[in-house]
This record gives sequence, structure tokens and C-alpha cells, in this order.
Amino acid sequence: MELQVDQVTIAFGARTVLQDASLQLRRGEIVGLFGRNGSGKSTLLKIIFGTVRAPAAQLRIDGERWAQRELIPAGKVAYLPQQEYLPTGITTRALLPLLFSDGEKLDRIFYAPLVEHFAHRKLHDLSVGERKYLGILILCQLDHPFLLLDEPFTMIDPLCKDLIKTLLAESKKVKGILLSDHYYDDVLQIADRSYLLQDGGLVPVAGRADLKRLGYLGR
Ligand SMILES: Nc1ncnc2c1ncn2[C@@H]1O[C@H](COP(=O)(O)OP(=O)(O)OP(=O)(O)O)[C@@H](O)[C@H]1O
Repeated sequence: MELQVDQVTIAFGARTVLQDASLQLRRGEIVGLFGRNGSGKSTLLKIIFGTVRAPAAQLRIDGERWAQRELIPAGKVAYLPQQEYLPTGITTRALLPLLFSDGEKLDRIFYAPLVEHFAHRKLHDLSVGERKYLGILILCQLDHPFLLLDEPFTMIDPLCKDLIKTLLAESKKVKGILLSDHYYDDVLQIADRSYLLQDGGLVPVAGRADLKRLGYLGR
């Protein structure tokens, strides 16, 4: 299954942030998205998810055209925003059965590493990293074929990062995953391929050397 995104153009006031940007995301791959602060990475993810409108954008899944507003109800794309998305006045134990009725999915989350240590506490009593890890675990259990992750490694300790990498490597067997984070070594380590968002467009990058050459990393 392949998601093809073309002609993504958006301006805020006089500033054009994305200009005819295009990318592809296939089931079975992790794609990294790099870019300087303010280059438009989060905006691009929100456009693909459907919460920021870009009327000229063309979205295709296996060649079939989809309107932006159709993707969320159709359950095609899941999205981890930069800000926290889970309710916090509830324990993990109470929350998960509200989200999933499938016992296998519930077990996969409850028995995932670390979860038993915090499942009985309300989410507002967890660390930022624990909440983010839980948020990613939940998204990975959804049936959506495409998963967009905005800064999955930010505020995460090294051991938990390793857990997330293992989880994503497992999840890509059934999903296409697009992730953006300034922890570029972590992204490069798990990405099958990557893009740099620059001057509104997406440039394929093969690794650190390209990121240096294109000015994302200092020399
Ligand atoms: N709703 C909005 N209204 C006006 N300007 C916006 C809006 N959303 C984003 N922008 C501007 O668009 C540009 C791109 O923002 P975006 O958050 O997509 O960047 P980013 O690449 O994700 O940055 P960072 O790496 O800092 O998270 C920024 O200059 C931002 O101020």
C-alpha cells in the first residue's frame, strides 16, 4: 500500500512555507523527515493527517484520490502531534479498554515493556516521556496503515528510545511510518530513507553527509 502526497503548497500571510512538496510513503518502510526549525515539518504532517487544509494538495492511496477531509474518518492515517493528545485524569488501566475492545491489542499494550510500572497511575502523574511512550504504543495498535509521528524521540530517555525504535521496527511490517525529529541520529538509525524539507520542498537525503552538505547539520 502506498500513500502519495503531491502539490502541497501553503502560505501563512506573506510567507510560503510549503511549495509544491511531494512525498511517498509505503507500507513496510520508515521515512525520516528533517528540516530546520520553522521549515514546515509539523505543518506538512498536519496537512497529510487532514487537520490543516491545503486545497491544492493531492493525496492518493494506491493511486486512488482522497480528499484531505476523508482520511481521518476512513482511518487511513494516525498521527502523533507534538503536544500531548491523551486525557490525563485517568489511569492507563482505565483508559485502554475505552480505546480498544480487542483483547489481543489490549494485552500487547498492557504487557509491553515498562507499562506495568505505571498502568495504575493517572496519566498526569506520569513523566512526559512515559506519556509519550504510551501515546506511541496506542497509535501502533491502531489498524491505520499510515502513521505520522511528530518528534517521537524528544523528551525520551535512551532506554525508552530503544523501546520505541523496536516498536516502530515491528509496526512497519504492517504500516508506513513517517517521522520527524531533530534527534537525527535516532531517525537515521531506523529510517529506510529520509527527506530534508528545505525552501518549501522535500529533498531526498541518504544520511549525515547529505544533511551536512545541505546545511541542516553544521560542518
Ligand atoms: N496556523 C499558523 N499560522 C501562522 N503561521 C503558522 C501557522 N502554523 C505554522 N506557522 C508557521 O509556519 C512555519 C512552519 O511551522 P512548523 O511548525 O510547521 O515548523 P517545523 O518545521 O515543524 O518547526 P520545528 O522544528 O520548530 O517544530 C513557522 O514559521 C510557523 O510560525
